[in-house]
Amino acid sequence: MRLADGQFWPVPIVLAVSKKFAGSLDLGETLALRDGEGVLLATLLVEEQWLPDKNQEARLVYESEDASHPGVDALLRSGDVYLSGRLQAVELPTHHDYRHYRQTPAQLRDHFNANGCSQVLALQPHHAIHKAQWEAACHYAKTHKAALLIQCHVGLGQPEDRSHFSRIRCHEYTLQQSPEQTPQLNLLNHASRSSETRELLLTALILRNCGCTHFMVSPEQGGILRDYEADLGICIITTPTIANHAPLLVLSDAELSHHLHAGLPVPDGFSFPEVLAEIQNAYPSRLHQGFAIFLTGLSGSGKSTIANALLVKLMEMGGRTITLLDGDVVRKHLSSELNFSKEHRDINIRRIGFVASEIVKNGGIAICAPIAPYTSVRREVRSMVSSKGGFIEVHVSTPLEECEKRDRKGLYAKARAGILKGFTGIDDPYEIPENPELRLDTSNQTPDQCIEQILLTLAELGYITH
Ligand SMILES: Nc1ncnc2c1ncn2[C@@H]1O[C@H](COP(=O)(O)OS(=O)(=O)O)[C@@H](OP(=O)(O)O)[C@H]1O
Ligand SMILES: Nc1ncnc2c1ncn2[C@@H]1O[C@H](COP(=O)(O)OP(=O)(O)O)[C@@H](O)[C@H]1O
Repeated sequence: MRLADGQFWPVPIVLAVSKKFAGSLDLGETLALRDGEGVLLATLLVEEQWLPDKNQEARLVYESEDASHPGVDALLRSGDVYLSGRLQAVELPTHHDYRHYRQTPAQLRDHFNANGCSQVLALQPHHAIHKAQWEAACHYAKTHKAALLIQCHVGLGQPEDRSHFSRIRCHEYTLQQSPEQTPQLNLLNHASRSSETRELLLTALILRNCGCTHFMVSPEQGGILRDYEADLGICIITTPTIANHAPLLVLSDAELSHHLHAGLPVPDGFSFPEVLAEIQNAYPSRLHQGFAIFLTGLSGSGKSTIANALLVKLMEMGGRTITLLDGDVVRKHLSSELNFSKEHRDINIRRIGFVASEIVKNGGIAICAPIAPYTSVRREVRSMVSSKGGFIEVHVSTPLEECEKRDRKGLYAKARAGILKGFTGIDDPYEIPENPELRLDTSNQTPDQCIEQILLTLAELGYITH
């Protein structure tokens, strides 16, 4: 792609909005772009509306004079609409972390100019930098009298997207290995918008804008970038592949950590010890990760009994903090305004999922024991928690007849008598979990036997030793 003036430009920078919002907007209107706290960062004069097509290309649908295009309505119904136009910056986003590493491109250019650096070699690592790559960069910088810049892409600064902290610490350790080079470390907030190739091309342009003259990439990336070297205006250098390091060089930090936790050998001299320790710390083995036990089943199936007995057992084992999110207790303290409609049950389960994911994120154990009758919201909770640690779904599959026979709270009798409406299993659905980690029918086993099976499952998955 090229801009109207012929300049090479690989990725359209657009603002995605809902079709409803786009429909309420006239071209020529100005939008305020604010951060999460409402601070005005920039304004956007909306000059065009775009719809992305399946090939991730943006397709111009209409401009002001062509707003009555016959296909527009149908296309607008198909999903997000992209807006583009003149952007007026008001102020830079506020960051509380690593402020000294957050230089703008102009500040970096000034820095390199002031220090008489006519050549600047950039690295833009997705993961920690290990010895081979670092030595290659330092060697190049030394022989060509070039300055070094490590540009670190970080996410959009959402609370849950803070994975960069450990990466930055790794880079800091790496930098300490070559004090004579005084390399520059810089953070760039950047949201991936497009395919890897286009992102790589955009990265090269950003680096050029930061004053870099050379960009060191892997041989595969070099293959892509070389075709565009003239357009990019930056020289592409590839990291030499060192034979005995090659298989490990392609491991992500998380993969490398699993490799180390599994006791697999890392070749001597592959990395710096502090970097390896940091990676292991950032990606703990399952034995040190948090997890949630999510018990789901009919009223009276045995969820609370199992949850309470499991809580005590895990307390005896020690090691992690444990929180019990029992259905009844959550309803009392967290969801007291909710009823038992599908909508409210889903809200209730989402709240439990959110609290559980926070506990798991911080390395704790959350034991959840709601009925959770609907598959889709259980799936949501699974994905919410799994991104932070373990999620073990236990279907307490005690048959309805048994639960009804127990009827500890007299609710089944009330439901059968029509006094209590919308009771799960009687006149409200329970969707049976399709792939739980464990199913427990409590009609013919004791709570202790159930706990034993849960502990065995946890041990098999690697979350505890049992
Ligand atoms: N209509 C209806 N349906 C099901 N259950 C009902 C209903 N009304 C009240 N109760 C009591 O509420 C407890 C279930 O609450 P949950 O928060 O676990 O339900 S849900 O997951 O939001 O569906 C459930 O507790 P448990 O018996 O411990 O499961 C019941 O005691
Ligand atoms: N193996 C078992 N696990 C759990 N509860 C059992 C088991 N066997 C019998 N029960 C009895 O079943 C009832 C389950 O009630 P409860 O734990 O409150 O269920 P829920 O929380 O699913 O409504 C209790 O009276 C409990 O003593």
